[in-house]
Amino acid sequence: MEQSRLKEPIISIKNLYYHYGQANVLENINLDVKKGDFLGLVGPNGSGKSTLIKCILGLQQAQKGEVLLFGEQAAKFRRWDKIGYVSQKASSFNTSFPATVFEVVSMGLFGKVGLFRFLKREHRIKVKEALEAVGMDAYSSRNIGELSGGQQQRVFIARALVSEPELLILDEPTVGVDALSADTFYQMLKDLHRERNMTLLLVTHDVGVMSDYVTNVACLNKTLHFHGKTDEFEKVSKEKLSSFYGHKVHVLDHTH
Ligand SMILES: Nc1ncnc2c1ncn2[C@@H]1O[C@H](COP(=O)(O)OP(=O)(O)OP(=O)(O)O)[C@@H](O)[C@H]1O
Repeated sequence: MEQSRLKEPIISIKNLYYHYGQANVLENINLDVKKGDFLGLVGPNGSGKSTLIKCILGLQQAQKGEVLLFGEQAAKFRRWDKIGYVSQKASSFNTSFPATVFEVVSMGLFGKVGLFRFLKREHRIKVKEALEAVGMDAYSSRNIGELSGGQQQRVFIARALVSEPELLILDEPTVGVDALSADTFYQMLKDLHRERNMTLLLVTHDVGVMSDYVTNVACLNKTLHFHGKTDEFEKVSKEKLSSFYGHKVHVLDHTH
């Protein structure tokens, strides 16, 4: 019994369909994310990535099919401490809010300890460790509004990390971040994945760059056009990729 639970996927999506009114957005999605996977979910604008994430997080109910989180139906799932979620920065947080980096990360512990001024020593240590993990420890007492977009995004990841989730979901975390910073950012995710054996689901437009970092790739455009290991993805021809995207795609090689 325990053995079979260990092998259970962290996310299991079966035969999922979603439509807004008459518009079919997701069709026949079948996808498993296993413990320790670092999955890159890619697709053009409007391909259904955010809708799929909302279905995974139980924020939207698919009309057909099912999503299991840690073996439980997403709609009934309550162990949110097991999941960290970082949405696109702009929509997730008002950065003019007068809070320090330390306080923002402490908010990730709210569910456990109430207001951050009552944090115990052990919780302060957790906040410090989360900030170290994203390379932002030195900015602890700075106001969140004073940081660059990329730095703020790191802080939001620390906020998601502080409760030590087993699964971290990131929805386009590098939007508005320059290419060089995005690269360092992906490297940081790769390190987190390796050092903490964390399961990661990264939604991104960066089809070329992300394949240097992830272990698995899922290409979505209403339905899944590809789902497999990164090395299999790299063998997919550029023509096939371009037809899926509806325009030419430049897949960068490792020398870039
Ligand atoms: N609340 C809504 N009501 C009606 N249609 C919607 C709604 N939200 C999204 N859509 C439509 O569903 C489709 C998929 O949207 P979704 O946001 O899931 O795509 P996406 O892949 O995340 O896009 P992007 O990369 O641009 O963020 C789009 O055609 C969009 O216009």
